[in-house]
Amino acid sequence: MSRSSASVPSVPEAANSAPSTAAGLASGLIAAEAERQQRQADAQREVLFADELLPGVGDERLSLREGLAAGGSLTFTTLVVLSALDELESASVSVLSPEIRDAFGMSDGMMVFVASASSAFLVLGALPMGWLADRYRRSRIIGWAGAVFSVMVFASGFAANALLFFLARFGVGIAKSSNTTAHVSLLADTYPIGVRGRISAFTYGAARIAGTISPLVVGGIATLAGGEDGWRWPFIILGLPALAVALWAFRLPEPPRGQHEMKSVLGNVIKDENPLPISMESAFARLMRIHTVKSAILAFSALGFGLFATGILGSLWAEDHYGMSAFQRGLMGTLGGVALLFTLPVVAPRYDRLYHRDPAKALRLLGLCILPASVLLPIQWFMPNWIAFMIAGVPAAALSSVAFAMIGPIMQSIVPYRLRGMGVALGAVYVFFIGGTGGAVLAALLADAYDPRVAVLVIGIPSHALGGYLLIRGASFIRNDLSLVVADLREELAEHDRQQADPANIPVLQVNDIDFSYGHVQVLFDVGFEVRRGETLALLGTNGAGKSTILKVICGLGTPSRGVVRLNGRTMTYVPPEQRGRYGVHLLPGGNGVFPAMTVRENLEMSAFRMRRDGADRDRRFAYVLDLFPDLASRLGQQAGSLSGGQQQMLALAAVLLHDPEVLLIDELSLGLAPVVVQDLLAVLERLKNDGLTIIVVEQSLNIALAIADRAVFLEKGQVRFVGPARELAERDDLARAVFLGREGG
Ligand SMILES: Nc1ncnc2c1ncn2[C@@H]1O[C@H](COP(=O)(O)OP(=O)(O)OP(=O)(O)O)[C@@H](O)[C@H]1O
Repeated sequence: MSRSSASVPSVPEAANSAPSTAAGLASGLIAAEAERQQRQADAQREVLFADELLPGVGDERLSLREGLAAGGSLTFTTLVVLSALDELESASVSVLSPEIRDAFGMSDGMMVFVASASSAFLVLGALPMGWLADRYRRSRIIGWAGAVFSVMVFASGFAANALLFFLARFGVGIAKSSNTTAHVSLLADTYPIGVRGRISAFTYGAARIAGTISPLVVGGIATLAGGEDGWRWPFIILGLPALAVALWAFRLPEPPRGQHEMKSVLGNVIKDENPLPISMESAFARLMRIHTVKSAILAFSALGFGLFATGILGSLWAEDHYGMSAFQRGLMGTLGGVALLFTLPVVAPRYDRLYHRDPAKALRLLGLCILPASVLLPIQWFMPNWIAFMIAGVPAAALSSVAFAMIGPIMQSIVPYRLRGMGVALGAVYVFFIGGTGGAVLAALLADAYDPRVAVLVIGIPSHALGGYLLIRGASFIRNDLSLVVADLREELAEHDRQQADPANIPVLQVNDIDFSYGHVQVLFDVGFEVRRGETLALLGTNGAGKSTILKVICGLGTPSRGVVRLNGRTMTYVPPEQRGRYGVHLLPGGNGVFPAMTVRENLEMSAFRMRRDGADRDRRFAYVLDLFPDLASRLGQQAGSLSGGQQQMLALAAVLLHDPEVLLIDELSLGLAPVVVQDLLAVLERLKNDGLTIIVVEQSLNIALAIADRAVFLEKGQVRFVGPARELAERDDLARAVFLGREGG
């Protein structure tokens, strides 16, 4: 008697049992999801290492002098001077905005937009600049960016109309993005973690000294030059020193990436001499999965809303409402800078001390610096006269600037060292683009519809309150995130040692400690296995265990939130999928692997598009796959959609094999195919195996897996339950029976 006929219930029975079966199924699903959520929560709470093992925590305390000596003062000095010139340039626009507005006949709103937009243009440069900084010598990037900056500053001074001025601002913004990306990355790798807070504060502070004097200098030069074109001279004078320092920057030394994290955690430095390229998308996906990074980025995006427009609006309000002169407005900026210079030397050493003991407290300190502004802003903007207005603005401005100065060191410690530049770029995207541009547009609208005060209060109060809250909340994740940094570094060292000890025996593919989530739902937990050259590995498991997902992670279609993927011993976790294809990793996706409206030949030609320049190689590959699948050779003119399921699967496989893969990933080889077709496919795989191809195949059938695989990995609920010889899996009744026998028997 067949199983189906035995199990068909009578109609009344079915009517009674259906609800209970459905209820049982539903409660089973709910229980399984609750269990998954519990595992996800455990994984997120997990603090793997004691505080003193976290990077920079509990290390030997260093004075700033010792820290600077460790990295050499050349880098510090050069970057400080470049940042100072940047400040001077910013002050020129901010202080002289009324004159520039009048020279080009712009409205207040338009002036705010043009001036703030140059900050938003940072975002355009930050992405490629961050990408470059993670890949190439940072000194060269800084040198070239400095040269472009100087040219664009000249251009701002010579702008004949508002459009040309706007375009020059565009260039300045893009060039300045090297400050936020390459500078930060270079500083983090040059100076030890224990002084990062103070280095950052001093870089920021020294630049702000220039910024503090800048409004006076700029206002002074413009007043001295006099006339309608007086505002142009600060720009023209600034261009030359900027060019000189940019040329000097080309000579800065390039430290090994991540060296201080490695020294702190591992005690020595491992150099990745020839790193593989990083995909921006993967980098961003990974970074946004780091809870502390995400909280900090959102916090500073909120702050960005109020930040950029506030300076300009303050200047416009000061002139229109209080009748302040250019000099008095310059003095206002100068006072804020002076206050910051008194605040930074207090907060920065405290930050370093706190980080040294407890990084969560260091981050909380920054949140507490931001919150007071939400109360202080309304007090300042309702002051009765310009002196009170000027003085009341000082504390909030100084404290918020402190938070901006000190967030870099925290981020640099949490972000994977290969992604430092991208980490800052991501921050820049959110802060300047979402916060800055959004804030600028909103401020322009509010300022034109009401007045600058309404604009500042409506935007500034919530943005500071939210920013402070998010940072304080983010502090609860930092231990876990730093633990993950340690785990990654240790894994890297273990792998490095293993490769050194046995260089001839490096696996073709390695998947280590992989966590992966779709949105907020984590589906892979700590997955790891290896595949040796020429080996066939079967990936088996229950439905929804994550087999297809791990293939996606291997070929780059999904970015893990933790863990590493290596090809021939080289890290390729963040390499773009198309690049992985070039390195030899190819995926045959499950089902629908062909273009049904095209002929067999067109399908193959589509797949071989990349080989179009080398006709001989293409012909050789075509001959190879047609020899493997003679059935296809006789159907080259037939529409792929009219082929049988098995033939379509062969065509899809042929299309992948055209690329001469080094590692072939097959998702669902036999699904829905007749046994005789499966036999043919297995024969092809056997031949590919004999030709030395490395294969990972996701397979539902244990028998098929046993027929082709040397080893097997068994996944259940996103976790590896078994890795070993395939025949041993067949002997594991607990795994094999439950999943496969029932299915195959049916
Ligand atoms: N694009 C997606 N968005 C959200 N969740 C997804 C997505 N793809 C898969 N999942 C979920 O991720 C989990 C793992 O899915 P995956 O397809 O990797 O499992 P599998 O082992 O290949 O399953 P099967 O054998 O049934 O194909 C499942 O719970 C699935 O519902």
